[in-house]
Amino acid sequence: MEATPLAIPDVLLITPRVHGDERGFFMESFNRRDFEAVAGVSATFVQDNHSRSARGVLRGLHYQVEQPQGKLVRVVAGEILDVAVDIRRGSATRGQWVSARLSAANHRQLWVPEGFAHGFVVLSTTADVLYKTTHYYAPRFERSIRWDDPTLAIDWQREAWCWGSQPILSDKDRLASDFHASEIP
Ligand SMILES: Cc1cn([C@H]2C[C@H](O)[C@@H](COP(=O)(O)OP(=O)(O)O[C@H]3O[C@@H](C)C(=O)[C@@H](O)[C@H]3O)O2)c(=O)[nH]c1=O
Repeated sequence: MEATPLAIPDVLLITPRVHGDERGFFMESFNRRDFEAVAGVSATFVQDNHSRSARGVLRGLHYQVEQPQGKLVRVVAGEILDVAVDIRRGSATRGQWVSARLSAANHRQLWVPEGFAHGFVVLSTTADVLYKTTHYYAPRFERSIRWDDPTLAIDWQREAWCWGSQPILSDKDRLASDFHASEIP
């Protein structure tokens, strides 16, 4: 595997080694020893999540104020634009974001550390997104920042998924707070 730091260097783009042959392919989607040695991340994952969404569905931006979740995100069907926003108090890159296209075809993964808000939009007809988390889901601690916060000004690459329409959001995400009004850990 390779681990490439993005513009916020604690966020890593992980490229696993894919062994292709006439049967298809094989890859280690997670190897704790390599993740520590190559990515330099010592994380204990406690929960695996799987969501399926249609094109134009946007989930996020989510974080937990207590029990923050580091997330290792990958896609097993379709393609997403995955986004991580630095919300760490005192961080030099607080309020900045990075993104990466993750797909079943490119096998890439995004490591989103604790202290980041996370979200994604679906670029393909549907996408199945799998992610491991370092803390359990705790709805009482969960918070949302609005996806289109003008301060964050995230480029959601709308040309790839929307024909002038708005993203498909949950009620919770439709009511999400501005970044500046958010309760940052
Ligand atoms: C996130 C989550 C949700 N749920 C339940 C709550 C609810 O009834 C249903 C759907 O939940 P949500 O609408 O919050 O799902 P979703 O909008 O997909 O939330 C996820 O978004 C991405 C971007 C993340 O980063 C995740 O951490 C998580 O916040 O699933 C769990 O049981 N466990 C979980 O870990």
